[in-house]
Amino acid sequence: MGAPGITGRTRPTKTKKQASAQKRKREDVDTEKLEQAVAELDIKNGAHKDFSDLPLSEPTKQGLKASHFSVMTDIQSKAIPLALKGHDILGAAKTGSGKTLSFIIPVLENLYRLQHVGSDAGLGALIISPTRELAIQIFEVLCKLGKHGHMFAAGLVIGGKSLESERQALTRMNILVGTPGRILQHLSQTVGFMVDDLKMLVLDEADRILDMGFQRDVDAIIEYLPKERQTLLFSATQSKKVSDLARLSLQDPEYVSVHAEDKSATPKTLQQNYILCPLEEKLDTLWSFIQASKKSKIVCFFSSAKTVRFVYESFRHMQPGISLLHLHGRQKQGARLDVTAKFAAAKSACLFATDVAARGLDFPAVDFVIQVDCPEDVDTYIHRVGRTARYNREGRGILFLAPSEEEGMLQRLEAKKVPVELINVRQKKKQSIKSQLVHMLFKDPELKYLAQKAFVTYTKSIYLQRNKSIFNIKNYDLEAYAASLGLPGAPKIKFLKDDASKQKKQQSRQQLEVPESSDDEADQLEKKTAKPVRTKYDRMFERQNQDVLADHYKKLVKDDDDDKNTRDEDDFTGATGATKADDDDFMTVKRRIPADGEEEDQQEGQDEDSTAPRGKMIHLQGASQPLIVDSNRREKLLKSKKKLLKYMDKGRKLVYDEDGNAHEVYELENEDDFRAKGLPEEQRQKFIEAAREVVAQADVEDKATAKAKRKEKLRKRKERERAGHEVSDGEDDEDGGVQIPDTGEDLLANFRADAEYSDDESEAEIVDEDEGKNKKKAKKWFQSDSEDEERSSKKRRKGKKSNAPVVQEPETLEDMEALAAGLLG
Ligand SMILES: Nc1ncnc2c1ncn2[C@@H]1O[C@H](COP(=O)(O)OP(=O)(O)OP(=O)(O)O)[C@@H](O)[C@H]1O
Repeated sequence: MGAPGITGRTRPTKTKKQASAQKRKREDVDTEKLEQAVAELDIKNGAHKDFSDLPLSEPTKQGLKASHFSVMTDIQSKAIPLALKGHDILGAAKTGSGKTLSFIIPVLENLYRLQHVGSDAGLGALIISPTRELAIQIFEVLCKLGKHGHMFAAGLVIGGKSLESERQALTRMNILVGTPGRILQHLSQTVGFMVDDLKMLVLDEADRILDMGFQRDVDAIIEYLPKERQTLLFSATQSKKVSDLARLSLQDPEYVSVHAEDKSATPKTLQQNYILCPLEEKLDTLWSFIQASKKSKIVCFFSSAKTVRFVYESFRHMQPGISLLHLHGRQKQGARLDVTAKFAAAKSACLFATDVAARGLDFPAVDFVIQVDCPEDVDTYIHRVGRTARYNREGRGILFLAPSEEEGMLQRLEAKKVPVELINVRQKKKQSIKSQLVHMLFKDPELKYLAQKAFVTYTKSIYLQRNKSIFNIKNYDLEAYAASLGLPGAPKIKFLKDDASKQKKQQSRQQLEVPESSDDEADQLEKKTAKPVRTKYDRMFERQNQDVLADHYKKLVKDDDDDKNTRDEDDFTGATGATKADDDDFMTVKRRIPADGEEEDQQEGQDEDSTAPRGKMIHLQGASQPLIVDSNRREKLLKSKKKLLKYMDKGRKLVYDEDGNAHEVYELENEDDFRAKGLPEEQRQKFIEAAREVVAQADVEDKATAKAKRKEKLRKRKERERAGHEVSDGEDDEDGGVQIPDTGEDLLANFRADAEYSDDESEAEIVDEDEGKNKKKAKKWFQSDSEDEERSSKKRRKGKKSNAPVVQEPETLEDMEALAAGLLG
């Protein structure tokens, strides 16, 4: 099979039919025999168990042998014979059951028998996948199977690469794998990319590709394709919507649903559990789980890229002892590929991902799939959990459910035949990482910003969920959730209620429904809706609602306002244009009330209509002027003691003379008296002289005191020496603390011994940095009580050991005896 990248040529002079007739002639015997065998293939009895039972070409047989595929899976044994005979197929089978080969083998075989090969033949098969990663994976399987003698030119178009280089190769492709957006881009823009003779269209993860997020692109692609073609649709959660099938113009499709009669919609080898976990305990629970499973390969799913980034960055800082990776649609293509390859190769690792990794990805030997954020529907659950227990291997799925999500989600899972069982987290083995997060966020504003973003995005996604019986924003304790992320308070989110915003809500919901797939196609969409160029600094200042950078931003805006002497909303938001974007959002982050000490006037520009003074006037006790306040909260704030002090008269300092009369600290002398004393310059000189004498006198006294102190110290030292204490020859210890003897030894040796010793224990201890004390770390999740006891007795032994004298490594028998005696003593 040829690789993409061959430079393009003009369209062939001879017709495609002539070309294929020529090829057919060349391999006459082979293809005719195959055609006959396929025509005779019995599709009803389902007796084909091995690939060798099928009439396949020699190159395909070689490819299967090289990959050690011999026995077919259920979906393969049912779908491949039908597809070889040219039927349209709607294939549904559980995750990890081998659907990829079910369409790759027919693609290779059907094109082979037609001898649809060579640059003159044009595109023969188009395989569409919802994500780039899955497209790459399919392409790899295709190359692996096809490289043993097939002559097709195959290509991969997924975006993120130069359009031009793809263009040149495209015109010569026979098989193409890609994502909808990029395929459409080429169909509409690449001259010479011919699909008139397309024989096969394959949609992997068909339900996803056919749903709303890709609807427009897929419909447009279909417009370009010939109606006479074979269409294969595969997914683990197949939709049979008539409207979809009509869109794809399927002809008498065969429904191949191999696991429809099964009790469960998920693999038998998959153990599925859920835990009840309030929102605010998610991170503690996840951290504790990871700590207890450091040798495992884990995929953790979250609902947004922001949450993935925050959890990844914060957990990384805390050094969990297992390699962490993260994957989401906002990463650059190179990084995404890198992460996928690393995780595939890793024996143990923890991958934090959005649903971009939920479908089709075939990571080997994943032990756990943790759904930290509840999936929006059961199909998403099935695809996520399907990253483990693939092809008869074992695996475990754990779903985190907030108490309010439990009933609704369980009902839906049951209705779709997904058996999940409740398990409990052993509370005493759960660690709290809240104080560590607080500390990290305090030190690192970027991390704090990420936490805020994660909070806002999560809240937003819950609010926009369609299924209110599972996701109801009122049921979550958002303050506690913010605190669990290490935030000092929940960023305020304002839910707009007017009609206009409801429409926007509809739009943003649609975008949210395809959060990651749209990332895949985002490049295309972004290009379609040309936006003004925004710099890094524009983006930084857009963070105005997030505390971080907000002050600087507000100062800029305030200056602006001062200049114009106006403080209405338009001016405020218009300053960067960024807040306009916020307004366009369905939900906006409410600006926060300033903390004590912040400028009051910053608030003014933030009110919805502050062109006219609003609110009531209050007279604060001791304040020189009345103040205008527009909210009860601010009034309360102003009346607080601290504020009162700010507005109250500061008072005057007075001194009293011997007769008890009060005077100002600095009083001007009577002018006549002053003149009577002589000329001002003379008086000044006299004053300087007098001051100089006072200073000289004080100097003599200071020196005498210092000398006495030195003598006293010397005396004390000699006394100590006499008493037999070791005294250093060096400088005196000013604090009178313990002196370090200059013995020429490594002074840190003892401390090191301790440190090395405690290193053994380091896994069992975390440092509570706020309190500066070592606290015991919670035990592992699955640790039994006997293990606990063993551990504590070990500690006791070690505790005793630490009192033992530090002895140098024994070299002789005498040394050893001395050491033993010391230890016994
Ligand atoms: N006949 C076979 N013999 C041995 N291994 C197979 C066979 N068919 C597929 N596999 C292996 O099973 C694993 C899962 O296959 P595949 O990725 O095609 O599953 P899938 O059904 O497409 O899963 P998903 O629904 O998650 O996309 C792969 O590692 C693949 O190599």
